[in-house]
Amino acid sequence: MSIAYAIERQLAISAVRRACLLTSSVFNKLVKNETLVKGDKSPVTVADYSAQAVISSMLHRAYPNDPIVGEEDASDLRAESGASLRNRIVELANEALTAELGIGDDADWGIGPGSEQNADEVLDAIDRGRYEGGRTGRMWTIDPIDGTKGFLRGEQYAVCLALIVDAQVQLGVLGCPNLPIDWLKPDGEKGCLFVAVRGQGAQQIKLSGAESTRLTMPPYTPSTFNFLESVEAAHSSHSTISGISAIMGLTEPPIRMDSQAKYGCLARGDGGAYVRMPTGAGYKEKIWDHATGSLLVTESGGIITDSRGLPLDFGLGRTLGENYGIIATVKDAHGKLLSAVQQVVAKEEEPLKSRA
Ligand SMILES: Nc1ncnc2c1ncn2[C@@H]1O[C@H](COP(=O)(O)OS(=O)(=O)O)[C@@H](OP(=O)(O)O)[C@H]1O
Ligand SMILES: [Mg+2]
Ligand SMILES: [Mg+2]
Ligand SMILES: [Mg+2]
Repeated sequence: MSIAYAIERQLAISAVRRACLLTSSVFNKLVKNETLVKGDKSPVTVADYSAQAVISSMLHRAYPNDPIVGEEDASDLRAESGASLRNRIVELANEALTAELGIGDDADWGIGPGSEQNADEVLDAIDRGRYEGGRTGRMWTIDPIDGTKGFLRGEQYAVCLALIVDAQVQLGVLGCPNLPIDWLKPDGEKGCLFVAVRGQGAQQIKLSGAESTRLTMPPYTPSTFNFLESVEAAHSSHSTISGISAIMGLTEPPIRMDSQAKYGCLARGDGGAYVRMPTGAGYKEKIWDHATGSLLVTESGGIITDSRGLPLDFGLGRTLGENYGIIATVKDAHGKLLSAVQQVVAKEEEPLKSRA
């Protein structure tokens, strides 16, 4: 009997690994004019674009009919003003696609020496990420660099890829080049891949090779329980998390970290919970920011819901729609955490209600 999604899993690991090598090497060479500011004021670098091109090209060669929901699109690069960025992105994507890695599971996906693409092919690969998403069928979602601000600071970021089938995440791979393999050895080897397949568990694999460990969240222990939270206070409310911590009687300070690396750290027990609470009305979470992480949570013994206790809905398009906030933790802590979150939210809403 064949194992479900075995080929997709191998392909996803291979694509994320190549994209990670690209992003790590770009970081060391990144120059100021290689970053753009998008319409929503967020940064995007040559590494984001070229990593999306690499992953999208590899997916397309293996599964030409699978649609892709990717964070980036190539419109700014097609303009005449984008020429120098475009050339750099084509060069970087080709370097990553043609590199010989020599790692066991990097099978032949039609890439390697001689598989260069021209500029149009690279831009088209980026633009294949424009799919609108939806409730039925297979689709991949790519966040080529999650935590671009963390990447630019030389801190945590993640290359994220997930396969969604009929609105359920079936496979997820997260590459975290700057994350220590062992949280307790911050100066030790860095570079982790986190991999989950629905019903098959979650693993951490070294970015440098094949060595893998199975991930299981530790049980809820109030004396050591801590939160993983965003670095950017504009992305997730820090004060809400300190309120939740007080209600639960916790004493450990939160760990602040950019990107879905938080989900990897949750799955392996470096932190007890990942809570993300909106800071302003109107922002809708994107599916590529949570698809891989949500499967890592459930496959390592956790539960993930929004702040009302509802499951995350990956079938509504490019965003999570009306899902409000993210609450992810080990099974035996989820009920307590959700109740604390709801108490804090009710308290935060009191002054607004009395003013109305
Ligand atoms: N206003 C607002 N609210 C919530 N989330 C937002 C907001 N603006 C952006 N984003 C998304 O945050 C993604 C980075 O999330 P992080 O958890 O890494 O945040 S943080 O940078 O650690 O603070 C970031 O992902 P990347 O763009 O891939 O870096 C965005 O998709
Ligand atoms: Mg971005
Ligand atoms: Mg992101
Ligand atoms: Mg991104």
